[in-house]
Amino acid sequence: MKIFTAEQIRNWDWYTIANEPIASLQLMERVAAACSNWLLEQRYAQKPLHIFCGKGNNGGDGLAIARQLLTQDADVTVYILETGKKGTDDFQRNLELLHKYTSNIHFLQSADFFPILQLQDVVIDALLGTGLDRPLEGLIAELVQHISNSPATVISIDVPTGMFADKSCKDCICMRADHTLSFEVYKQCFLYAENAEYCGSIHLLHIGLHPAYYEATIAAHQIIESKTAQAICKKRNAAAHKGNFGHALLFAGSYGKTGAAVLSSKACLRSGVGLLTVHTAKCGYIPLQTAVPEAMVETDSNEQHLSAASADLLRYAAIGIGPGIGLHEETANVLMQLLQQAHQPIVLDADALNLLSIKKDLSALLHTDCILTPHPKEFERLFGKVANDFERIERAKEKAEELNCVIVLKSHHSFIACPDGNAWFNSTGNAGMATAGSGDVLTGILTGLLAQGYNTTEAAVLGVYLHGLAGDFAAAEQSQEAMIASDITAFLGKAFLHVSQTNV
Ligand SMILES: NC(=O)C1=CN([C@@H]2O[C@H](COP(=O)(O)OP(=O)(O)OC[C@H]3O[C@@H](n4cnc5c(N)ncnc54)[C@H](O)[C@@H]3O)[C@@H](O)[C@H]2O)[C@@H](O)CC1
Ligand SMILES: Nc1ncnc2c1ncn2[C@@H]1O[C@H](COP(=O)(O)OP(=O)(O)O)[C@@H](O)[C@H]1O
Ligand SMILES: [K+]
Repeated sequence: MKIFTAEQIRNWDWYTIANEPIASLQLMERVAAACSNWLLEQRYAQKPLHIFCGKGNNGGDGLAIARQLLTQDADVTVYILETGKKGTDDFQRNLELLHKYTSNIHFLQSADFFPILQLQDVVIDALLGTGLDRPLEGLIAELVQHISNSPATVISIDVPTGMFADKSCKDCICMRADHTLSFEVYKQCFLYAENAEYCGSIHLLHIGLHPAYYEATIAAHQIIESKTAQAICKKRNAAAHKGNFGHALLFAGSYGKTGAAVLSSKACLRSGVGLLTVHTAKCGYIPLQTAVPEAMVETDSNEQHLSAASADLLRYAAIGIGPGIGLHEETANVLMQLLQQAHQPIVLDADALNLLSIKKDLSALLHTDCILTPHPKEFERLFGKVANDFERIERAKEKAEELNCVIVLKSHHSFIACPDGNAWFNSTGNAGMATAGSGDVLTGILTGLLAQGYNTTEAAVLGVYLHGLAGDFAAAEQSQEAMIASDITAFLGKAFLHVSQTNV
């Protein structure tokens, strides 16, 4: 699914108004109906509703919702933040209409008139939407804080008031919503970890915007959905043999971190690879052979860390390096040799990325078939500090282009930046995956997919989606608290079944 900017969404409204055609007021009525239906279905309309409106079209939505729910006998109180200015045409028209249904409309001119909100109350936040053009201050900022600090359930219309659709609102005042009802497509602001506590659960409601605009409009970012992954996932030939699914090589583990090698190896095997060889420190031989009998193990000459690259790299279809390898100088040489000699796709994770950030000149050896999978801290070590999540995404896109490789920025909604400018946010995954070793599992999956012939973009998009989906299945079974990284691998099978359903 495409992610649109606030400007693109505005243009989509206008395109629909001109080409459906439909009057702007009628489109607002449709928006309000989608929200009212959701509130009725979720039984929020049975509770005392406090609808806070600004004087723009977001406020117009709020007024129309108020009127529609009054016809359903809801208990509705409307508050309009008085700015002294006239509202938009659609706001004014909806206010005239609302006066025919209720007199329970209050104009807020100072904080003295803010209502006391209780636990059972439901607030509809229709103060400001995508028209936000500056950070909140003054009375509106006070009102947003008053509502956010109350025990009431807060449901924001389109965006939580104070949140910019396309830029950071870090350190600004913003409504803390329990739910955000938005329309048709995700806005970029919903996908950043720094905004997650303000958005609550996001619900995309269908309001019948014109499909031709969606088709014709180029979006800078997309969201990976089930059908995106389904389109990539290849069906297995019934007569296939293991030679068809590639031979992967993982450089993983060192003394005290053989577990990372075990986690990435198991995930690599569960991703469908034909053969797997793990190159690890000598001390890892017995634990690996015992824990992962399906893998072949090639031991390094050093007891505790990696000191030499594999003798014959040509045998392998794809290589993964990083989980638990440590930062020894000799291990840095292994990474250098590998980048110099290997022409097959390579996944670089964890300490391979940390070594890359220590020895910056190694970056010149990266090539189009490399995938880098930093978490935000590794990203900062590699590419420097950023002020907020929006800046990090922009830096990731710049670096993917500059280094000519795929960057998977791991986070709440992991972000994939490709050298050709394509970029995706992931839609799967949960906070239960914030547990040691989850990243090692992803390295194994990506290496396994590359070995099977998926290109770097396909492997990143499919692998990140499957990893998150397996994490979601694991959390459903085990709880977010109790799940551990190996549970993600255990549920990879269920994730594959889900993704390949339409391919069978
Ligand atoms: N026909 C349409 O145009 C539709 C509009 N829709 C709704 O309209 C919204 C956008 O409406 P608008 O463009 O009128 O924008 P808003 O309703 O977000 O309000 C914009 C107004 O707020 C002022 N403002 C901006 N930042 C402020 C701040 N920090 N403090 C105080 N005032 C501030 C602006 O100067 C402007 O007057 C969407 O979010 C959506 O909810 C939907 O109903 C879909 C259809
Ligand atoms: N809150 C979250 N929501 C979704 N995914 C998450 C969340 N926290 C972590 N993850 C995922 O879990 C993985 C963690 O990777 P990483 O930080 O490298 O872990 P480790 O170093 O322990 O292996 C990433 O793929 C990340 O996207
Ligand atoms: K709002």
